Amino acid sequence: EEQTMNVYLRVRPFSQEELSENQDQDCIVIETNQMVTLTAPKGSATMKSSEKGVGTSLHKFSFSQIFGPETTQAELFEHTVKNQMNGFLGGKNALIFSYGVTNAGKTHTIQGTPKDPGILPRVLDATFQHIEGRQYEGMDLKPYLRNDAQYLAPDQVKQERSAKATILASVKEKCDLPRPGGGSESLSSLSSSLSSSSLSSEASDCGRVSAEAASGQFALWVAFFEIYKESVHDLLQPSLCSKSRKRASLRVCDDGAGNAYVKDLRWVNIQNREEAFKLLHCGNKNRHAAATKMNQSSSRSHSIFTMKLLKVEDTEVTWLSEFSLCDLAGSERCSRTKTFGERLKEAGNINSSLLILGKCITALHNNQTDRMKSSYIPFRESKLTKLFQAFFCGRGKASMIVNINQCASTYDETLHVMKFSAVAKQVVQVIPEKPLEPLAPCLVGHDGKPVVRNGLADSRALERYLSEEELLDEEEEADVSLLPENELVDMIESLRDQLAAERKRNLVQEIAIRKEMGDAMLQQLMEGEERRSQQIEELKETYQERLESTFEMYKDAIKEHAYESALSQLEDNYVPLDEFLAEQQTVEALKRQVSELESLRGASGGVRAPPTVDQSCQTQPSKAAAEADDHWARLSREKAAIERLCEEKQQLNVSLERRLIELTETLEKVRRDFLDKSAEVELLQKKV
Ligand SMILES: Nc1ncnc2c1ncn2[C@@H]1O[C@H](COP(=O)(O)OP(=O)(O)OP(=O)(O)O)[C@@H](O)[C@H]1O
Repeated sequence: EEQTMNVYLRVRPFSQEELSENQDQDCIVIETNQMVTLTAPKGSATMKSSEKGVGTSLHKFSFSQIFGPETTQAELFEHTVKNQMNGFLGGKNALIFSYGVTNAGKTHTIQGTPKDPGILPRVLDATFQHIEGRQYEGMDLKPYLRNDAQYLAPDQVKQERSAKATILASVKEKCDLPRPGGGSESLSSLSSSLSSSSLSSEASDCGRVSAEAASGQFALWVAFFEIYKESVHDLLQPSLCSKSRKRASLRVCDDGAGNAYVKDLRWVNIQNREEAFKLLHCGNKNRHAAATKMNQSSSRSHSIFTMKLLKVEDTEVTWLSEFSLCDLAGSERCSRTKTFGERLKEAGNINSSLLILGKCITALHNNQTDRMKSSYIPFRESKLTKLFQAFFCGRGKASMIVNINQCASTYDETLHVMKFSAVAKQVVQVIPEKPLEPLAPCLVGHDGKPVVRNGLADSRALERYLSEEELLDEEEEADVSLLPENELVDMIESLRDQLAAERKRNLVQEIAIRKEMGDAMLQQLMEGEERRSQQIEELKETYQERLESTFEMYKDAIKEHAYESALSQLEDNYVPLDEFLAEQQTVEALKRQVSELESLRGASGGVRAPPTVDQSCQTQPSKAAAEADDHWARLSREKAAIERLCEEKQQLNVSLERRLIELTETLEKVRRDFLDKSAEVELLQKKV
């Protein structure tokens, strides 16, 4: 079965408010049930661009089917989902996702209201209608990984029951079961017609399915989760409503066969409509509670409700089908939401996962139009596309419902949505006629070991597709707990060896690094030491110089002092030079006279006493002798005075010399003190 992806357009009616705001400007005109024309309103960016000659203000788009504002929920269900519903009840996988800007009617389409139920409650209702009376009541067969089923041990069943009871008990409000809306058709009558038509269509498609459908039992399990800022959160956790607890983020893992699944997601077995709607209500409540707690609108996350139907025959699961309904976040761009900070990040995340969805669809389309080309499809770049990948790769049928409003103010965004859907519409889906091997579930025991595949024990196949390499290939996303025990042991051993080798390598590296660091530190220390001793030397030199200059200063001061005191003493005893020379000549003359007289006395025999006054007055020669005696006496007096002067000078000299010695000693003492001090300084510097 090869066909393009079904892309439906639903145009929602104007609200009273929008009409009063003059939003109705005939922007969207439904030409036929497959063709729509968009005309850019005045003031829109598209119109401005077209006025500048860039692009056009008129766009035409075709869809698988277009549903106008008057379309009822029942009509939409009838013409969009019914086919896939048949497939789901017959063992095929199906995905329906709604796409559009905020306030375009996505949630209304998927969930609707209790009075006017959307696709999801209708699918649930139709499913129960179909399996009524054939429900497998034991809860011991549960979906496992993406496409497999698992036997549960009695204590595991007990846990499942109590978990379910807790969730259901958390929904205190009475849930209004969806009732038929404006259409004349009731949900029950619709689903009964659907199930009979599904059976008849299956019968016409494939007799085997019909025969299978008639016998056996069904177990229905559901999960409800959301993707917000690339984090997956379970919406069926009763604790979510409590304000204090932080929401756990779940991992999207690979089951080893290329199928992504949400690890640790809660799957709840439901037995009737009431339980189903209670779960839906609980999930919605959790979604709103989380959104309020984070101060954001729930339309900022992608919510996914998934049902898994297990066909049970003689306690064996013969097939398993999946039906996912995804209410995507609003596709508006940052420029429109004008968000900043956290909001900008949030908007970026929403847009990035939608952008990746767009890229995947474009790449798929490109690869299909040009078979020679094989461009990379970035399914694994976002959690949303990872989970959707299986549907685009032939493991189920995907349909998109594009929701738009007709408001002139959101025209540019609406045009963007339409362009995206135009590409999506061209994507060809190849659904193999026979279910692919992974669609036939592999039944594993509660210990995770495969028990039955297509009725045969097939442990090798499981081991093969869960091989270590494949799991490790998925980087951190692989779920190692899926490996068989012996492989786990081997893996642990090899990891242990790797760890030991790694540790060894790390140790060697650490030693090398430590050595390198030690050398560098030593080098630094040595350089520092060198710098310090250089500084000390310089300091020493400076002190030495200062000391010497102080010493010189003292010496000069002392010299000056000595000179000054000598000068003052000299001044005291100053005799002018002329006087001194005259005096000296006199002394010389007198000395000469003395020696003449002495020679005279020697000649007159013996030593004579100095002449008396009487004797001098006796004769002329004696008068001369008396004069000579006077002269002699005067000379002797002068001589004595000179000798005294000389003696005084001598004493002055001695005292000066003594003073000099004293000063020298003082200087020596000062020098010694200085040396002591500098030694102390040096010691202190060394200590420093
Ligand atoms: N087909 C419809 N008929 C009548 N009312 C509709 C229809 N579609 C949407 N509405 C109304 O329009 C409003 C916005 O719809 P809805 O909440 O479904 O938008 P949305 O695209 O899911 O927005 P968000 O992305 O914010 O969740 C709601 O009040 C809803 O009841």
